[in-house]
Amino acid sequence: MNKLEEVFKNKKAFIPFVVADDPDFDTTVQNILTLANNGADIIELGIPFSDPVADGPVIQVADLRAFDAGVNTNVVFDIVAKVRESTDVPLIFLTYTNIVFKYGYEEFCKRCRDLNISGLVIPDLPLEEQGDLREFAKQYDISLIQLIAPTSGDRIEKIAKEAEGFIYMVSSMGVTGQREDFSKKLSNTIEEIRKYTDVPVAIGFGIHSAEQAQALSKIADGIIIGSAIVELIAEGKDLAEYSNEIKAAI
Ligand SMILES: O=P(O)(O)OC[C@@H](O)[C@@H](O)c1c[nH]c2ccccc12
Repeated sequence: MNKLEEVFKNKKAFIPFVVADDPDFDTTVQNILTLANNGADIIELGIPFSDPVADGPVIQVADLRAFDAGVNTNVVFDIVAKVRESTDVPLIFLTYTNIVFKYGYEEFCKRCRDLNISGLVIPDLPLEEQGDLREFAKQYDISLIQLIAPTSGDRIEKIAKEAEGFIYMVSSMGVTGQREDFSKKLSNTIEEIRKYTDVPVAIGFGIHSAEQAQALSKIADGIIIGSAIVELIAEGKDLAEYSNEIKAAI
């Protein structure tokens, strides 16, 4: 079984997101270790991009802080190398096509393999355009995480059948950031996905409270939280308490 899929065996996965190099190198390393030691099952690390079209204000500002700190893709790999001195927590990257393309698809996948990065989420690279990258992802054993949105409609079957690692169910339209309510139709979409694949489904976009995490964990295999964590980081707060609270709720 794929190593990311294994994480979901017999448990609901908590998947926190942080932006690499926000606000600096050492804090990012420390934050990842804190999350890993306090309930995170997979950590999603964002490689900042200048045009993060799927991101709301909280993550956009975090990207700017990282740019101020001098982030680039090699710095992010250095952060991961440092993290790997202390933990094997499953890690995935969230970034945009241009970052990976510029680095070189093969070189990027090779470095991911060497640092035990298990998967990539690339919101601006739809399934139909993943061909070239897919070849190298396969060669270096990296899962391309597919996103399914409320508008995926007819494409759900095709996406689900190609999925590996887990499926990222985008809870709602728009950009990342906290929301108060979630559509009742989400569970129908997840049921439809399950007709076509056994790959786990994790929900992200908008989740911040333990109550929301608990409710959504009943219809999915994992919960992804980004902006709420990035906000705690912006306020200089410790992540341990929040992370444990979410993990206990799901
Ligand atoms: O921030 P939120 O609303 O908790 O959403 C998760 C999210 O941050 C993370 O998975 C993410 C960050 N940037 C993205 C871009 C597209 C899809 C997902 C993401």
